[in-house]
Amino acid sequence: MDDTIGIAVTGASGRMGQMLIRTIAETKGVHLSAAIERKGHDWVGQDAGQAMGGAANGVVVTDDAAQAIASADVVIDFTAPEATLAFSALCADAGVAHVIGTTGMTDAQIAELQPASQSCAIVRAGNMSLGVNLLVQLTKRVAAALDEDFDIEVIEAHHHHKVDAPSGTALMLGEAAAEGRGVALNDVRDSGRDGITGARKRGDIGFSAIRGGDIVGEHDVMFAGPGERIVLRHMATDRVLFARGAIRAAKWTQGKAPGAYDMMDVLGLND
Ligand SMILES: NC(=O)c1ccc[n+]([C@@H]2O[C@H](COP(=O)([O-])OP(=O)(O)OC[C@H]3O[C@@H](n4cnc5c(N)ncnc54)[C@H](O)[C@@H]3O)[C@@H](O)[C@H]2O)c1
Ligand SMILES: O=C(O)C1=N[C@H](C(=O)O)CCC1
Repeated sequence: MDDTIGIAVTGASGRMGQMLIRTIAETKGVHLSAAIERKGHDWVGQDAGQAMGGAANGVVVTDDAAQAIASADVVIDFTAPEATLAFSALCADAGVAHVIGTTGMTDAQIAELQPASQSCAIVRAGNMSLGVNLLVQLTKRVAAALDEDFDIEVIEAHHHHKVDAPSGTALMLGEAAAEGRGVALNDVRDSGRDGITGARKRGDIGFSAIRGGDIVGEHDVMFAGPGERIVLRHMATDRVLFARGAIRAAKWTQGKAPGAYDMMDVLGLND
């Protein structure tokens, strides 16, 4: 009987799912209680360790998410928006904490998570790394210190498989910049420029997305002013940092009251 924290990983075969399974095995105080994949996936029924090309780890990949979640202490979920909403309902029913790394959720989908946060602790963040969460705070401070003579641009780069843009991290940085300026991001957001766009509007926050190769995740926040530019940068070189952050969040949820939390809460970075 393992009395460490039991973590169920959704999207077990995904880039983050596999990284989480490996990192959980190396982390004290936690164990993999379930590896979940969608119905029809060829990993279902196989040992998760062997499906990943390594040694057996004794956890058979399941498509019975309800049962796997009900017997876990916490769920770590890096999948896709519709899947995350379905897992959220199951976590709420079971009263099991839900750590969400999935990005690309619309405002309406994020609002749909709210009822579940009455029944379980939810930690959701577009980026689980300490470095990015520090960068979010720096961005807010710099934006608050500069006026609209400085144009703010968020530039991000990711691998060619990524399906959403701007990245969840870019949106966190854009939100922080808008908050620093005292405006709503939705009022000043400028993404996807193409063609005769007209001159840049003063006060807008621009987003540009590069997709290519195996780039893990890179983010610049540029403050371009008259005669000078400030650039704040984060470069992720290994997905393990997202997995470590998510496992730290999973541990943090134990004993927490139901509610909606983020990595600032987990890392104790709220000002
Ligand atoms: N917050 C962070 O720190 C962070 C870091 C890395 C990735 N991400 C996000 O995590 C998500 C996954 O990234 P990835 O690179 O691992 O993607 P991936 O495509 O490699 O894996 C996605 C997994 O989700 C599963 N899945 C997809 N749709 C599903 C559905 N409808 N039902 C059940 N399972 C479903 C797939 O089978 C797969 O196993 C993305 O949204 C990505 O942006 C967040
Ligand atoms: O690989 C991805 O996909 C990543 N997604 C997150 C985002 O959208 O910001 C974090 C970085 C990696």
